[in-house]
This record gives sequence, structure tokens and C-alpha cells, in this order.
Amino acid sequence: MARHGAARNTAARRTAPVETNSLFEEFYQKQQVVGEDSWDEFMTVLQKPMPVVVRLNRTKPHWQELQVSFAMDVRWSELPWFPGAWRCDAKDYDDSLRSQCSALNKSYALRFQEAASLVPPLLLEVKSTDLLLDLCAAPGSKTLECIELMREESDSLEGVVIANDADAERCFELLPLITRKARHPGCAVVLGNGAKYPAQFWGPGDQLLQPGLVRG
Ligand SMILES: C[S@@+](CC[C@H](N)C(=O)[O-])C[C@H]1O[C@@H](n2cnc3c(N)ncnc32)[C@H](O)[C@@H]1O
Repeated sequence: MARHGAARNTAARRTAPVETNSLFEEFYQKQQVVGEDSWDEFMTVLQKPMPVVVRLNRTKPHWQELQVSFAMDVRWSELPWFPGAWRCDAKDYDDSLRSQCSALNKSYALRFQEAASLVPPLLLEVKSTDLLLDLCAAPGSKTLECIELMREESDSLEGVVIANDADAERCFELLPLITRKARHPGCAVVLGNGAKYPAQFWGPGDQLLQPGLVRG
């Protein structure tokens, strides 16, 4: 990845004021999930900018060439538990890198996705013949990850993915992702309230995984 015009905006981000929010702090103090002696450390971690994580689309032809260019750029480090997912510190993510990654995202060569969000489809051990329901799918990162994992496992295209969301606008944004980008024929986008999804639709042995992935 090229390193042009890096310094200016990176420096501005480094000197950005620390964000605080008293309501946020009050909410978390009431949850009592962090002991008083760890509170300052907890807040320090939360106030650090999150790293940028991208997941390369390993179903794209020649994706390995992109993999090599990430490997050669010292600003990126690969997540050890997800081949093709790369992490960059916020301080190194300058405007030039941002526009390169945005272009790659538009062409569906990669997707921005937080590291934690990569985990559920991995735990699901998606197979190419599965029936998958993503109940809260928009903006579609895990849905796309599942489709890609299915495709990696086999070319069979037997699997079915149903991407549901209760928000009409967000649901509508799933359509081009799934139809134009992922191009998996066994896909449906559904507008519906996941809490009321018809239970009788699913047979014995189906599994439900946070935040709403069903595997049959
Ligand atoms: C954090 S996003 C989900 C991220 C998504 N799984 C991904 O990996 O890109 C939460 C989504 O849940 C949807 N949602 C919230 N309540 C819902 C419900 N009862 N039924 C269906 N979708 C719901 C919201 O509209 C929103 O798009």
C-alpha cells in the first residue's frame, strides 16, 4: 500500500481532545461490571481510538496479491486467528490509506469490520450447504462473511442465507451488497422484526447464535 501525504491528518488525530461523556460513565458505573480500582484503567482503554480492521474478500480472484501488499506494509498486522483480516493502529491510518481502503471496499475486495464482529461466523463453522438466518443483519458484515465462508468451503452454491433486519432503510442497503457484491444465488433479504420471526419456520436441531444467526 502506498504512503503518500500521510503526516498532516495523522498529526491532527494524535492531538485530538480526549472524549468524555458523563452519562456514559454513569451508565457503566451502575452496571458494576468494572471494580472501582480498575475504573481509571477501563476508561483509558475506552478513550483510545479503536484500530481499523479490514477483512479481505478471499473469494475474489487474485485476493492473494492484495494479501501480499498488506503484508509488505508495516502499518498492518494480520489477525493471527483470521487469515486475511488486517489491523492498523488509528494513528497510522492516514487520509491516503483511508482512500485506498475505501476504494477497495467499494470494489468488494475488502470490508471494514471490527475484530469482535468477525468471531460469530467463525464459531458457527459455516458449511456451504447450510441454511443461515441473520436476524439483525444490517449493515451486513457478518452476512457477507458467512457467504464468503460458504463459498470458500465449496463452489456448490447450495447454501441459503436469509438476511433480516427490522429497519427498512438499513434492510434496503443490504440488497445491493448481497445481490451486486456477494452474488450468492441462495440469498433473501427480509424486512421483519427478529423478535417475532416465525418459530415454526425452523426444524429440530437448528441453532441460534448471537446476535441472531441461525444455522440449520
Ligand atoms: C449492530 S447492527 C447489526 C450488525 C450486523 N449483524 C453486521 O454484522 O453487520 C444491529 C441491527 O439490528 C437491527 N435490529 C434491531 N432490533 C431488531 C429486531 N427486533 N429485529 C430485526 N432487526 C433488528 C437494527 O436495525 C440494526 O440494523
